[in-house]
Amino acid sequence: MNQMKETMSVFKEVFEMPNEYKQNMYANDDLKTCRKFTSSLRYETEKVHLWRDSLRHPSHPLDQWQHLWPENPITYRECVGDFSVKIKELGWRIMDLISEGLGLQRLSKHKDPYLITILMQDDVSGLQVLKDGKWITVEPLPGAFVVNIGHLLEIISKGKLKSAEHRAVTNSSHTRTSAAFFIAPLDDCLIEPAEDLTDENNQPILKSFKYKEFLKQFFNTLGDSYLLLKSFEAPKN
Ligand SMILES: O=C(O)CCC(=O)C(=O)O
Ligand SMILES: [Fe+2]
Repeated sequence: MNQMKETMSVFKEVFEMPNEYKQNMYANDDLKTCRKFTSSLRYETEKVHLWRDSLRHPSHPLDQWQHLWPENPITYRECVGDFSVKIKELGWRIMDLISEGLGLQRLSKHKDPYLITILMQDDVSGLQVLKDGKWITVEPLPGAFVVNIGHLLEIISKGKLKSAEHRAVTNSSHTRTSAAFFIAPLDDCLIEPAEDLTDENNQPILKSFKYKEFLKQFFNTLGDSYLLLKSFEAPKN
């Protein structure tokens, strides 16, 4: 609240500076990044003039622009700089909420379409697995990999090995980096449920398919496991 008031008064002050100073510092020149103008950016050609003065400048990254901002009032650069960092964070928080509201995540629910995945995460959490209808965060452990059973291994093992549905979510304050290493068959490799295993896990009966067909369907069905398996069901006799 205080910071809002403080910044607002700095903005007011900048327009109260003597005219000569304003004219010199921020001539309304297309090449200047920091511009002070009356009405719109096209005063000469506009049909109607707007009753306003504006000051416009880029803000981020600060070290690229801040030195081009107004020198006066003396507190302008620091005050507006601090404030613009907060506003940027607020902007991203709002974006996160909008994205959540629209049902968008950073990486939506899926099973990896491979054999296994070896995942390396930094220390920012974001990976979640679906267990009994609930999303559970897989907290990063220093020096540890997450090993995910892929969809192919679930198919081959007739469901003895379960491929966890997972997703990765964002947060508003820390950048997260992960590196996923996928262990996958060759494109033309033939995949089928292992004959030696029993059908005890209620898996759909699948025909053999080439790995590359599976991968293509995975992307066509946008990771929807049900639709994906549907296209590889064995014809019913
Ligand atoms: O970023 C992560 O932790 C998950 C990445 C992932 O699931 C994937 O690339 O398949
Ligand atoms: Fe994944």
